[in-house]
Order: sequence, then C-alpha cells, then structure tokens
Amino acid sequence: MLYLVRMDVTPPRDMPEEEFSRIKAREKEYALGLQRDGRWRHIWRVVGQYSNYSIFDVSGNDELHQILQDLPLYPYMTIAVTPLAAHPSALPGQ
Ligand SMILES: O=C(O)C[C@H]1C=CC(=O)O1
Repeated sequence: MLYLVRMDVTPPRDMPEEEFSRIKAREKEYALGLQRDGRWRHIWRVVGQYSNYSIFDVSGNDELHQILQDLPLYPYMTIAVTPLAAHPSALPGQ
C-alpha cells in the first residue's frame, strides 16, 4: 500500500545542538535504509520549512505505524498520513 506522509519537525528548544545532531545522523541512517529496501520511495523537502513529504510503500497501516514510531526524530515530529489508492485516469504503471 502507498501512503503520502507529511512530517513536520519541531526541534527541542532545550536540547544541546550536538545531541540533536546525533539524533539527526541516526535519522538519516534509518531513512537511507528504508529507501534502499524500497519502503521509503520518495522524500521531498517542503520549501522554507523543516518538513518533508514522503511516499511509503509498505504492507499496511501497522507496518507504517511501526516505521514512523521508530524514527529517531519521532518525539519531535507532527505526522499526517494519507493512504493512496489507484486513480482510474493514471497511465498503467504510474
Ligand atoms: O529532515 C526531515 O524532514 C526529518 C527526517 C526525515 C528523514 C530524515 O532524514 O529526517
């Protein structure tokens, strides 16, 4: 199943920059792993915001929920999930 996910990150005000940098480095490794195995299909920065739009291709709600909950930045995120279905006007394979 495909999901459009928006993640808005609010960095903690009281966390030392070095500690937050370490969390971001773990987040990047985690995100790269999921991109390499095909489950995190796209990630795009929202211009001017500490936010992204991503497309996930996973088995369903439970897998996506686990993936999102395991994001190192999860405690500092607001997440919106939109499940996607095939559009009848889409070219085959799109
Ligand atoms: O920067 C972000 O948008 C938040 C998060 C999502 C992937 C990643 O590496 O960081």
